[in-house]
Amino acid sequence: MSGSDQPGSGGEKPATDSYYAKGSAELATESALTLLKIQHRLRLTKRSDRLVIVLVGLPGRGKSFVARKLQNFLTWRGTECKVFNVGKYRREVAIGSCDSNFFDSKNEAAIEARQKAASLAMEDMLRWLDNNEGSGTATPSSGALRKAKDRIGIFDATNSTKSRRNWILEQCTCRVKRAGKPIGVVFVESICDDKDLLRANYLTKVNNSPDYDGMTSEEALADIEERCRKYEETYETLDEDSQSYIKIFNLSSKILLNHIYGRMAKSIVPALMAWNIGTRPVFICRAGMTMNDNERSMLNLGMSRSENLGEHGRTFRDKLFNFMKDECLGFMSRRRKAAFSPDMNTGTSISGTMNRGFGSSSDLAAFLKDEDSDEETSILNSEHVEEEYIGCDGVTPLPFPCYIMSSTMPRARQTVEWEDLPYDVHMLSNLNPLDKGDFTGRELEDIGEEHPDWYTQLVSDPFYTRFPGGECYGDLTSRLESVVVDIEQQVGPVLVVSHVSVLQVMVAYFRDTPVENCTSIALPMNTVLKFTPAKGGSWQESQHCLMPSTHGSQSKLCQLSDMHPPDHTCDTPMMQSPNGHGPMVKLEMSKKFSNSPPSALARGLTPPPIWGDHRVISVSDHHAQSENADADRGLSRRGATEGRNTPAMTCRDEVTIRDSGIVS
Ligand SMILES: Nc1ncnc2c1ncn2[C@@H]1O[C@H](COP(=O)(O)OP(=O)(O)OP(=O)(O)O)[C@@H](O)[C@H]1O
Ligand SMILES: O=P(O)(O)OC[C@H]1O[C@](O)(CO)[C@@H](O)[C@@H]1O
Repeated sequence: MSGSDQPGSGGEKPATDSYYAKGSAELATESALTLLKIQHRLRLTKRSDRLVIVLVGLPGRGKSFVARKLQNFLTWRGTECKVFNVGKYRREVAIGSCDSNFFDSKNEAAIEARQKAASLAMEDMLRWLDNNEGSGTATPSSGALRKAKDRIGIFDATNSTKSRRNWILEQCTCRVKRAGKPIGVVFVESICDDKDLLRANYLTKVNNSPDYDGMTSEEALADIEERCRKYEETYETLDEDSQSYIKIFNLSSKILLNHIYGRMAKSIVPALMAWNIGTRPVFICRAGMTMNDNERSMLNLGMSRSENLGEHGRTFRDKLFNFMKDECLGFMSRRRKAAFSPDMNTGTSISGTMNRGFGSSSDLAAFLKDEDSDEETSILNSEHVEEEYIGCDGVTPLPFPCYIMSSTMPRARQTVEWEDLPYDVHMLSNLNPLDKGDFTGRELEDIGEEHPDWYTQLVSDPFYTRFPGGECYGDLTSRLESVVVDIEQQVGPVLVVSHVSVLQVMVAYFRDTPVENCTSIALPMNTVLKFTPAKGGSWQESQHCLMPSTHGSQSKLCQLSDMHPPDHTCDTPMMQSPNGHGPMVKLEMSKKFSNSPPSALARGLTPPPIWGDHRVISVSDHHAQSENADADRGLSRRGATEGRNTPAMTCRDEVTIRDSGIVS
């Protein structure tokens, strides 16, 4: 190309016909103006591994809900995150009652107490942010993959005036006091003006907050409404152009971002947009068993990733269909009844909420698949309502509504291939099994013999040890982030079919347990885990065993963090959980491994590994016993309350693992 042919060289004018397809081909230039803009953005994205998220909003606007969801999400993603709730400090410093008078802007003594509470919370938060103790550090043994973690403090109070927010900025970013300890500050304001929603929120608060202990519901409601009026007198919304803020209006119907460029700040936006306060079940299960699972286990063969479902797997697929149908139709029916019957506390129903920011009655009727919403009584009275959900071909009726996600592995996809029903299955490689790189298809015990050093590292740090040329568990959180956000966003039932390693990481999210410990989470085959949202933002869990395992030992339900299951349910060696709870379960080693020359195992690296999709290792009686014992201790069995007090699970049995109530 000659000089004069170069775009922008002043020669012949470049062809303009492709301008709208490709844009200008002229090389980008920087003027003083663009430099200024870039520099400004640079200032806003200053590298800092410390961030403070400051909640802003009147009482009952979901600030603590958002704080908890953020903490769960950010901790799961590998950040250290802690909520500092000023209300908790206020209850400690306030002398006497904290009724609505305490929040009067003319009450000097109370103002002082409120500021003291905020200062104490701020001091604790800064101390925690500055302290590196407990934060992960680079260790040679973990192949330097484990790096120091980012820390995020969440400052949960109304923070309802500009002067309060300027004080927070001063405390966190003062050049003198905070020299060498940079912190980014992002404000997140929740705005809600829907009267019915607010009344429901206040009721939740009244029933759960210690502020209203000893008051009747009527007294408490009147008090919280009066508290809000007092706050409203001085409330100032976020509008300072120089600050970084996110404003959420009426449950994310609108989101406004200002100066959200920082690496951590911008990463919370999709999650903030996804969270909703509705309910819907999320089901997760492992792909059904493949053709050769039994034969392979006998012949000691590895597994190919592209195997199809075997007979046992197809039976599971059919049982899964029936289970999902019952669950999803039951859920839709309960939802419809709840929507049409007036709420006992707020007096609202679909008819009451129409045309007030929630869309029209026809929108809601369509959402609930009931075009004749006038016939509320017939719907309320009928046990079974014939539904019509249309498949992705646009014509075929589906028996139940469900948002289905599967990995791209044939066995996962086939687990939800139900008699040619055109369910729109979202196949995502994000849900594919942990990539074991050079070790794909090989048994851990063989690898342990051939690569004892790598194996030793895996045993000591199963979460961060990367398979050569492949992934480690830590990598899975990155590729699962968008999946988790997608699930959070759904307003109807969700089913995820994937594989043990991926589901272990996902379950850690729903359980809000340390993701680094997820490698010891048990995921029995042929079992569906169901997660349902609790009002406070956490998830309630139950497990549903749809059929027995073929491997002699029945899949038992067990407490994830503590147990190593008898079935092939984990992807890495089992180890004592770092927080110390739960016994290290001993497994009998396979013959081949126990005859091997001194290796990782002989050097004390017990117990021997179980590898998710690979050969089954037999389990000692000791293990089976301790598993039962712990299952009895750790689980609240619905069966037991119904008089079935047997520790062994039957198929299609149900166990509630955790009932997380409202935290406020
Ligand atoms: N974005 C939102 N907008 C409105 N309400 C929400 C939102 N998110 C959650 N909620 C609901 O708000 C209710 C009250 O939540 P929460 O206790 O978190 O409020 P709060 O703002 O922290 O109140 P307070 O300031 O009195 O402590 C909950 O029942 C929750 O379901
Ligand atoms: O000090 P501020 O900003 O008013 O916020 C603290 C208050 O926020 C609340 O969470 C809102 O009611 C109170 O429990 C707490 O005392």
